[in-house]
Amino acid sequence: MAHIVLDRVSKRFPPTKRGGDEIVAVDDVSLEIAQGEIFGIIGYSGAGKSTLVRLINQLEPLSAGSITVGDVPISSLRGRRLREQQTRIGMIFQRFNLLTSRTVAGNVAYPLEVLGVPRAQRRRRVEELLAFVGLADRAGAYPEQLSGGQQQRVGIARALAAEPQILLADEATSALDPETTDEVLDLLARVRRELGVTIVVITHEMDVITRIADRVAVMDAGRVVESGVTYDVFTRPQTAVAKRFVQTVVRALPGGDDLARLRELHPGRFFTISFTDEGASEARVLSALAKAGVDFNLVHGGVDDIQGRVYGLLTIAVRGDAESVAWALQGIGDGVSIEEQR
Ligand SMILES: Nc1ncnc2c1ncn2[C@@H]1O[C@H](COP(=O)(O)OP(=O)(O)OP(=O)(O)O)[C@@H](O)[C@H]1O
Repeated sequence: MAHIVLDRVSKRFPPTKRGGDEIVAVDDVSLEIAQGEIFGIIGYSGAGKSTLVRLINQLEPLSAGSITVGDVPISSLRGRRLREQQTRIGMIFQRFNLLTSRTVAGNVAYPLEVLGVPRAQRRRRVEELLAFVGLADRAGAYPEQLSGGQQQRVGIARALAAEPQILLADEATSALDPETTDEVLDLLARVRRELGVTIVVITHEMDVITRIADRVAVMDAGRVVESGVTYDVFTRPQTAVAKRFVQTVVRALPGGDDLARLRELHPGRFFTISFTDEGASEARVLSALAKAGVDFNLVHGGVDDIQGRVYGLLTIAVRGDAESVAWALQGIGDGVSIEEQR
């Protein structure tokens, strides 16, 4: 079931200098994000990701189109009704944005104070939230006394305070080291699993997407140029932009200098064999080649994990006459795609 629907959404900003051009930050974007899904948005700096997310919670008004959350046409609400709906959307940020003068508990309580939740109820809820994010023992600490990962967990507790149905995460792990990134991603996965919250993640970290996003949209110059199940987009990217992103996490084909260096080391013809988990396995590919009796070396690539599924991209150097090479490649069987690197 669709939870967030963007229908032909655009956002234009007035020119930043006199006589300049209007800035089209988001350009005619339509997207449907399902209930309880973790949806990733990727794109280069300036592609419009942050603006798109700020449109979902209406921190910015749209220039065109409409956005519906659940059955609420949020983009046509104003005033009190809009603010009410905005409390149903939590947000977390790269720099955590905690109030430094308030304790951990005070930060988490803040949105509840704004909503006028009575003190006793507030206290219970804060306790519950801090237990959920694993910080029950740090209620009285100040943000600066916490690690980055702990601060982001406070950010998540605060974002969840008003029991939102949606959580927007804008580069939420980009300021964290790999270990604390893991912690925060595990927590986000739990937020979805245990609370059923729909999560929209924007990030330039591709491994964040391959680990937690069910689906992903690729933005370029304000437009969504590609979207789909994360595994599909990462194993079969269609656009140049998506291909470049994918190469940062999925073992890229050897290019340029790398390829020349490999050729010096390994005589023979180079072939790249790619496969998904439905098609083949590394073991099957390598044992088929070995069985065919050709002389080959695995020179590049390997197997990657995307959303817990396997994707293989193996480049081999093969020596032998044309016929035996063709025979060996044929012997690998179905479910792989083979491309010669010339
Ligand atoms: N308030 C604003 N006024 C004018 N232009 C803006 C405003 N906010 C964003 N823009 C412009 O809109 C475009 C998209 O910006 P946005 O921040 O959404 O991109 P992004 O993909 O999130 O990039 P980053 O990863 O750097 O945050 C950029 O050209 C940016 O300069």
